[in-house]
Amino acid sequence: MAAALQTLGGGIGITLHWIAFTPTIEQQATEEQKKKWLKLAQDVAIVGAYAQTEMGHGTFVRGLETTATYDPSTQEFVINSPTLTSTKWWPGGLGKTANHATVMAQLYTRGKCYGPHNFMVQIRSLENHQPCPGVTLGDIGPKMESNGNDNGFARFDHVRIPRENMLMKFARVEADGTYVQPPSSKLAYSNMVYLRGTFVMSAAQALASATTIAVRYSCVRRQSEMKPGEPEPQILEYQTQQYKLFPQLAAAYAFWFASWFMTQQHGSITGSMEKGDMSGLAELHALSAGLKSYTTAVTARGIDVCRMACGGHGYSHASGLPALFGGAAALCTAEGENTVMMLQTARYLVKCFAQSQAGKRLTGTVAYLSAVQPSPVAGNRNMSDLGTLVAAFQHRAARMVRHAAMQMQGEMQKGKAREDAWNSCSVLLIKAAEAHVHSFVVRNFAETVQTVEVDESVRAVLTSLCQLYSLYGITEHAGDFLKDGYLTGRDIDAASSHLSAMLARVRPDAVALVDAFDLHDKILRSVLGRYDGRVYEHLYEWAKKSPLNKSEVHESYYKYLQPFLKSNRAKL
Ligand SMILES: CC/C=C\C/C=C\C/C=C\C/C=C\C=C\C(=O)SCCNC(=O)CCNC(=O)[C@H](O)C(C)(C)COP(=O)(O)OP(=O)(O)OC[C@H]1O[C@@H](n2cnc3c(N)ncnc32)[C@H](O)[C@@H]1OP(=O)(O)O
Ligand SMILES: Cc1cc2nc3c(=O)[nH]c(=O)nc-3n(C[C@H](O)[C@H](O)[C@H](O)COP(=O)(O)OP(=O)(O)OC[C@H]3O[C@@H](n4cnc5c(N)ncnc54)[C@H](O)[C@@H]3O)c2cc1C
Repeated sequence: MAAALQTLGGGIGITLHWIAFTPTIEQQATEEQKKKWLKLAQDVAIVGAYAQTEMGHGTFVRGLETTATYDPSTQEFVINSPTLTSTKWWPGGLGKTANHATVMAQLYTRGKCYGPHNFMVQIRSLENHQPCPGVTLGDIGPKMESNGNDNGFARFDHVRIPRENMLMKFARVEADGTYVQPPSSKLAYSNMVYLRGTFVMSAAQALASATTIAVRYSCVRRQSEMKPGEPEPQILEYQTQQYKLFPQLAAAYAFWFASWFMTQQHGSITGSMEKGDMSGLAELHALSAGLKSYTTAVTARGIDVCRMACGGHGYSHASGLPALFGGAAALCTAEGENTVMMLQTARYLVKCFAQSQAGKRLTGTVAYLSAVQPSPVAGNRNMSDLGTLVAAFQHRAARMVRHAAMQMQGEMQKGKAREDAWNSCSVLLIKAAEAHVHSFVVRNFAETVQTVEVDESVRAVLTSLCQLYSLYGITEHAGDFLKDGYLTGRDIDAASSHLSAMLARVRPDAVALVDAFDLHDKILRSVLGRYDGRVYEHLYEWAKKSPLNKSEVHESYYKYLQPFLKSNRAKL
């Protein structure tokens, strides 16, 4: 059923029912409330949207304007959209599909505001799908991509819901209007942490799709002359084509492994939180925010590199690459705009750095911040050794975190307020956080290829891919590694040479590495990436199905071109 709805396309958006609405019930409803709604959601007996973002606020959740005011006389919450900008705007499925929504609203009881909380609101009749009384719904109009999804708007005109419709696993409002605090005010945000974690896998899968399409096509496409008189070579034989595609292929594997770690961490930390141990929440938030931001940004850029590497046919929707790019671009904005998310990671790093300065031993993904030597140890390094490469990335990140934090401390010592010092150092902070996440991805990639249960021939290929990913990162960000002399110019030259060698080493396995993603043609939806490689025949068939080809002479000729040509000829 869900698959059928999924393929319905135009106007039916059930993705958010699965990835946001249902998980919100799982994570924020009491056991009693789960009995009422969870099975209905899992069986798609109701269809839901996750309605948090408003026309005026998406990033700043504490600034949301929708209100949920408790009325003890009727034991109901009154949901209201007080302003135009409080209109819920963007939620997937909200426009035409969903008949329920979890609505994030400012909770008021006994005249006091307790901040954003989630409420279950029925928005359409289960009989005729008409909007419920007091609810105004609609689609927000065409977007860059994903136009099969009805991202919608919703307004609430004093809509009354039972007290029990507040999702009360963490915070509660008693019948008399007493507010009961949650263990942490940020638990209301827990589903966003979960969803950001899933975006890491979405990014990996998107980059895997794009590299599958581009690598396969680069084996079919022959172009130009590498040597006079010789047959046109596969374009994948050009080193520049390998330099475009193989770092993206390596990143797809790196992000795939990072998403494994993210999933494991989310499960372990939320398991501890179920037992009341909140100690891991800050690290989980910082890691999910940073990984979401980093992987989606690299993926969007990487998909466009793959698109360009396919020449003109890459620009055609037949390639599947423009749609992939549009989807990946959405991942950079949705579920926490990338800059804002990376700043959240930076906030955590600055805090950890201060703790390390005060003598605390750091653990988890920031442990390296206390272990890395501040003074660079220059020297001839073995730039093909994974341990050396991981250490270089950790040194770079530690140096940049220290630099940004010290810069901020300096600004405050000059008398700047903390918030002003933060803002004036935020570009440094973003770069430091990106370096931190990059070092995590490299370390996790290296640890995975060294421990994953595969036969040694596969481990050798994965190790080459990890070296390629790391060497590409060092050469692309050489200045960061040279700045304090930790790496020398000779090290960077060695890294470039090893990178060229890795491109040649990965070439024979490139098709096998993309086939290993096991992405069916029905998922790839790409003429260029077809498993059977019959690109040209299917490109022609695809073009013939273009709506413009329904008639030999298009109606626009008679309407516009013919009179225009006639009048021009008459003037000759
Ligand atoms: C190829 C792809 C194919 C297809 C894809 C195509 C289309 C689909 C694409 C996307 C659609 C799918 C889903 C989209 C869903 C959505 O977008 S849902 C809405 C998402 N919205 C957000 O994410 C909002 C982002 N904003 C926030 O999270 C917060 O406002 C904030 C920016 C974090 C700021 O919060 P706040 O002001 O309250 O906090 P701070 O003052 O900054 O920090 C205070 C302390 O709180 C800690 N904190 C913050 N958030 C969390 C959290 N979630 N968990 C735990 N702790 C948190 C923060 O670290 C501070 O701690 P301290 O330093 O110790 O004080
Ligand atoms: C395809 C798609 C699907 C979506 N689905 C849903 C959904 O199902 N449910 C839902 O509730 N929402 C959904 N959203 C909305 C999405 O969550 C928001 O658009 C997103 O959180 C960004 O918020 P914003 O639009 O307010 O951006 P803004 O924050 O207005 O971003 C504009 C600029 O301001 C900058 N900025 C903002 N705050 C800061 C800061 N503190 N420091 C530095 N710079 C800052 C940003 O970096 C950015 O450059 C969806 C959006 C898209 C594109």
